[in-house]
Amino acid sequence: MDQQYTPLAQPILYRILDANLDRTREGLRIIEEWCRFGLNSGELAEECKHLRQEIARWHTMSLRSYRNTTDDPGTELTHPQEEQRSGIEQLLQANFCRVQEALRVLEEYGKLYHPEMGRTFKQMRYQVYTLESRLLAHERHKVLQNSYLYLVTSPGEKLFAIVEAALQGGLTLVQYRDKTSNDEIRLKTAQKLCQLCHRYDALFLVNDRVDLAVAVDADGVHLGQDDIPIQLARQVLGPQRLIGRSTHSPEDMKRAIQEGADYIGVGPVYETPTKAGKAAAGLEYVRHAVKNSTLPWFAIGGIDMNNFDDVMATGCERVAVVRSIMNAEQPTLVTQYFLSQLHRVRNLRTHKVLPS
Ligand SMILES: Cc1ncc(COP(=O)(O)OP(=O)(O)O)c(N)n1
Ligand SMILES: Cc1ncsc1CCOP(=O)(O)O
Ligand SMILES: [Mg+2]
Repeated sequence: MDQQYTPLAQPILYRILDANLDRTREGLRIIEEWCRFGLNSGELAEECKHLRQEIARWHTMSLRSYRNTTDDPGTELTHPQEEQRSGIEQLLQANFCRVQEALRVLEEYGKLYHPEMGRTFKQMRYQVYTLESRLLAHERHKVLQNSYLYLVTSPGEKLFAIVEAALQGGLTLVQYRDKTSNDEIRLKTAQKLCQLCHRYDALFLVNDRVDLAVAVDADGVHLGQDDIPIQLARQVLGPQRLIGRSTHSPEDMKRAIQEGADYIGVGPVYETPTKAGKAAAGLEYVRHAVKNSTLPWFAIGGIDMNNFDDVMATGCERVAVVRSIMNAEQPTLVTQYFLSQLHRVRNLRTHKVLPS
């Protein structure tokens, strides 16, 4: 590729290009490692590798020869945020940001170097945006797949403390449900809960409200049978966010699957004061879900430690609760108890000690 370039003696330009070619490759490598080892996604890892190889083609010896690390004041500059990351999400976000910025630099300065360079890096920047979306979606689905306990919150003074205690117990899926507060409070609460959940690498979804979910950059929304159609929510939320749908009957389930829900709620299993006046769908419907749901699903409604075994005896493997955790004196312990029981039953089924 070297011989096609105008041999401009422009050390400054060359150093800018060299530094940003390095930056993009390093950032992509960090993302690639997560795709490969964290997500087990050969496809996404391959895409990162392909991008790195394309960048390497431009990173010629003549550009590298202009590197002057000892005189580069930039090597000393580190933002405090770079020294501390709160979780994998933040680490990936920071590196995507770094890659996208560096690609933009390569696009603009590249135009002064070779006409093809500007075009190539512009295209690559869009490819990286798409990669980021796909990776985020993949990540969310993976956490969802591995979540067996779902906490649906209820308002209260101790809301944040309880949610944090449950997260400390290993909870990975939280839904903000608040039927009474005004929107100002809902927005502030959702923002705070979202940050809290993400600090623990847990998913955060909003009940009913697609607008709030977008406003706080939540991982998704939970919609009831009377809420907006999934297709419409999908248009607003995009393909990378999760959409859950409540179902109360085999027909609801069939429709939710056809409409593209990512998971479903199955219930109410028992009548519950949390949803007073709503008739129970019962264990029969849970058994139907065991046999027929092609999506991850959560039994919900009146589930507590006393009836947990009856629910699990149907073959169910995921549950969602409100009061069992929100009203618990020790939410961490209750969360750990549910999670360990859910894990134990899955293990027994895998080893055929219990029927699956
Ligand atoms: C996981 C889960 N399943 C079901 C519901 C109930 O949703 P919906 O029927 O819309 O009722 P409200 O929660 O809005 O009162 C849920 N929230 N989560
Ligand atoms: C939101 C919802 N949807 C069906 S039942 C239910 C409430 C479950 O609450 P609890 O776990 O306290 O019975
Ligand atoms: Mg609802």
